[in-house]
Amino acid sequence: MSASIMYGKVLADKIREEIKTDVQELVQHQIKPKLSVLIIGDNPASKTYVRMKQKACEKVGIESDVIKLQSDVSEDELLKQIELLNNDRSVHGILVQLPLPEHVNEKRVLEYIDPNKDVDGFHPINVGRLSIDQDALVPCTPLGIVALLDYYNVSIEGKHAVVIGRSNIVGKPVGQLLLNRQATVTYCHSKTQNLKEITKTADILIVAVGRAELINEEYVKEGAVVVDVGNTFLETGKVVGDVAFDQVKDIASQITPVPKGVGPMTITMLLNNTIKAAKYSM
Ligand SMILES: Nc1nc2c(c(=O)[nH]1)N[C@@H](CN(C=O)c1ccc(C(=O)N[C@@H](CCC(=O)O)C(=O)O)cc1)CN2
Repeated sequence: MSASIMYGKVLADKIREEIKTDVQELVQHQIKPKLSVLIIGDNPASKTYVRMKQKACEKVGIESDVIKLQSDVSEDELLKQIELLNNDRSVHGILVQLPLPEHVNEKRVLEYIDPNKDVDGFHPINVGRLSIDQDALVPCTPLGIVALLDYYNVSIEGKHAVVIGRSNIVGKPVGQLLLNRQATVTYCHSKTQNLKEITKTADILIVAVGRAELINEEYVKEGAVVVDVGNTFLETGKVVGDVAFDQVKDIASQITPVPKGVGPMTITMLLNNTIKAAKYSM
């Protein structure tokens, strides 16, 4: 039997409608939610994602501005820009599009953002709050994944969730969110031995490694729920995930596609986090 497909777009559209109402309510309280995005250099994928973020903001009525810096910008100049945004009361959300050029210390930059404006949820204070299940700004893709699982009635409590990938953007925080929801969580990564043996025990398999179609049906238990976070652009222009969709769909019970699976949820959760940050300013 073929898996049912968990489209992110459907839920994203629904949440974006709700966000429009949130924006109107904030405006009634004289707060016009605003997101500032810093982009450094010319990475084509980053430029695409930033454009998508701007467009999404516009559609729901969130104001946005994009600050473009040259790829050889100094770290100090970047920090100066962040400081201006930290001190600007009209700005509620700040994000620095990743990846950064190699000469810039990512940790130092992300730590410089005011934690209450950190709509990516990458600041150590937000990471710490998430780890002790306190209110926090939480990274967008993990939030989107859990919202998608809830929307498609995937029960999380007591389930074995295997996360392949340990990035600060997706792998680690999604595992933490699932743990907070009472799943038993196993992290796998490039040094994991017997990967297949572990993934084959997953009730929920989250794949976030950035390697095109790495995971095929041999890695998946019959009836598992599979979430594909990959987004690799092939030379043909096609975007593919980390999961070989056509092979895995016949063994999984539910699966996200790429595109239109997790991707649209990432930007939707960014809008949500911007609203949340704007409410912090009330
Ligand atoms: N500061 C951040 N940098 C990066 C993040 C992030 O959350 N914050 N995540 C990724 C890139 N990203 C957002 O920035 C992102 C990736 C993919 C998608 C998406 O919607 N993908 C589509 C396919 C792409 C397309 O059709 O053009 C999909 O899966 O349907 C949105 C956002 C790294 N950097």
